[in-house]
Amino acid sequence: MGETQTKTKILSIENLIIKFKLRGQVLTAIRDISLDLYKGESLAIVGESGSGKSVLVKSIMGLLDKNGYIDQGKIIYKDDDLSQFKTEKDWLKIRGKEIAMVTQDPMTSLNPLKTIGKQIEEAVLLHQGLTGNEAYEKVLQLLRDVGIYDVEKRYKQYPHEFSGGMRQRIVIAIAIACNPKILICDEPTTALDVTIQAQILQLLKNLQEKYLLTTIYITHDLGVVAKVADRIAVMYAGDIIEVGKTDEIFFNAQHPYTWALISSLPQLGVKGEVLYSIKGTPPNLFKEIKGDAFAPRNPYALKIDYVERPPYFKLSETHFAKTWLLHPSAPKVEPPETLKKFFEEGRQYTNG
Ligand SMILES: Nc1ncnc2c1ncn2[C@@H]1O[C@H](COP(=O)(O)OP(=O)(O)OP(=O)(O)O)[C@@H](O)[C@H]1O
Repeated sequence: MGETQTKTKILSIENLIIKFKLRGQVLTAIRDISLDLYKGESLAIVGESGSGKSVLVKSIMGLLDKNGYIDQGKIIYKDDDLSQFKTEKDWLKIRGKEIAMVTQDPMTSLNPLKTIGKQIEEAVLLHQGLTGNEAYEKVLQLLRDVGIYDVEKRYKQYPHEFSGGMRQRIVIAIAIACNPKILICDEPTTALDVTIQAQILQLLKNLQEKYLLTTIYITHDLGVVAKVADRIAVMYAGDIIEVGKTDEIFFNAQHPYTWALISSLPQLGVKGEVLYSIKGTPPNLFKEIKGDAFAPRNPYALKIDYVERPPYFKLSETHFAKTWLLHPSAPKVEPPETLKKFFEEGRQYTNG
């Protein structure tokens, strides 16, 4: 669990609201999110299915579905506000070159009819203006960088000749081919078995250093990000309800929803038993949400939770949580006992 290396902002999301039109109705998928990304860091965005992780990162790359739109807010990258981009031509300046993405299923991003060498080369040619032999050499270098051996032979092979883990390495090679500044990894290891998962995460970590990348991981699995993230943003119903350094989230979480996420980690449960689970379902995003979106599922909900949306309460320079439980006049609420023990042990470990 590393430290955030530098504090230079590379991307700033300001009060972003994203909506979708669907059969005459409007769904609000991102509900006023602000988030800064710092150069060189690795940020994980965690939350259950439907919380808005994919929509958020798609908006950064201009890949929102046709029925989706930015209703309000800004996405500042360098001198541009990406939320104002209207055409594909605008996005081609950014997509791939500045911000690249690795998705969960490499088979959908690879063309089954082309050799992997050609596919990586296309990315190199598109963005780097290298000539024939230089481009070929660059592809071989990229293959080596992502841990593929026997590169001249592998260059000529087709996607189906590779295992799932190897295909994911190729997709990563394509993503870094244009030297992007930001790499978004959308559930990069979900489709892989545990050993391969660990290898791919380690590879991404190594590449981050070698290529000076800033990375965003999106995942529903808090366990995966513990090993790779400097910071974690927890999403619930289109909002970031808690954000902090990895240690702050793991060992000093303040939002009951984050408690539930941590409780479901396999290393915490007693043989599959969930320590603290939350009943109910997330809110209907077609309806206007009053107060705290988590209130109906929160066993510690206060009256105000049903009336007013909580602001961020500051816990440290890097740790913020949106829950009224942190208001000075709220009753003191402790996390469930086993979780408290886990926090205490974790804090000792991180301090020592
Ligand atoms: N094209 C669309 N039209 C209507 N609603 C959409 C569209 N795309 C996403 N949504 C809605 O936006 C919300 C956020 O979806 P999103 O895919 O970002 O969730 P997620 O956290 O990435 O979930 P998952 O882990 O399942 O991918 C969901 O309620 C989803 O149904």
